[in-house]
Amino acid sequence: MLLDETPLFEPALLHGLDWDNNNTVSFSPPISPSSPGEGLILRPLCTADFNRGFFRVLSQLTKADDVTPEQFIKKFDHMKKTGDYYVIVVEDGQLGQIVATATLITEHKFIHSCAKRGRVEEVVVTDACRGKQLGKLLVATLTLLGKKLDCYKITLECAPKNVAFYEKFEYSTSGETYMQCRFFD
Ligand SMILES: CC(=O)SCCNC(=O)CCNC(=O)[C@H](O)C(C)(C)COP(=O)(O)OP(=O)(O)OC[C@H]1O[C@@H](n2cnc3c(N)ncnc32)[C@H](O)[C@@H]1OP(=O)(O)O
Repeated sequence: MLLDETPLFEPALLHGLDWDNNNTVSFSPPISPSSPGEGLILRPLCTADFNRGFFRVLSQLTKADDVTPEQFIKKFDHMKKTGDYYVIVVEDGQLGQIVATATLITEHKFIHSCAKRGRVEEVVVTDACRGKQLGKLLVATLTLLGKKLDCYKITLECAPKNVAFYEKFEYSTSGETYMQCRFFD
């Protein structure tokens, strides 16, 4: 079993975002994907994050506590191979711990001239670090990334209490109803 630092996707994609000219959300104090705050690093997920508390952070959103390293590596390899998964993490470099994560998935379509649609999923900031703009940084970063990857739109599903948070990034409710058929928790 090999947990290593190989990134899920090319890190230059994050640092090549034209943050200064395209980011529409304000940050005070100013932070960015390249400078997310003192001691913090924003980067693509790697398998070594398994031992840096990646699942402890995900568990603050939903059930995510029973994955073995082998299962994690297998899923990671699948995601990397498809090239459609952009899982980003914020690491506290001093603690060597993941403190926040979010995912952008690109979905391929025949409609809209064979366009791609983006989905933002699993946005979580560990409870001790909430209120420090990290959630905002993650969503702003993935929204810009989706635009750079030529997604014609980005969608997400969230609890009613989080609607105001996503409205900051110009996400809006469209009048469509979210439906699901759930097979297990
Ligand atoms: C698509 C999905 O993944 S939906 C799932 C969302 N995740 C969760 O519910 C998991 C638990 N919650 C969290 O992890 C966090 O509270 C998050 C991700 C919702 C917000 O992250 P934080 O780092 O605490 O937010 P951050 O400090 O960046 O807040 C930014 C701004 O949003 C506001 N804000 C934060 N949370 C919320 C909220 N739930 N509703 C409305 N506004 C909010 C803040 O007041 C702040 O406003 P300002 O910029 O005007 O000062």
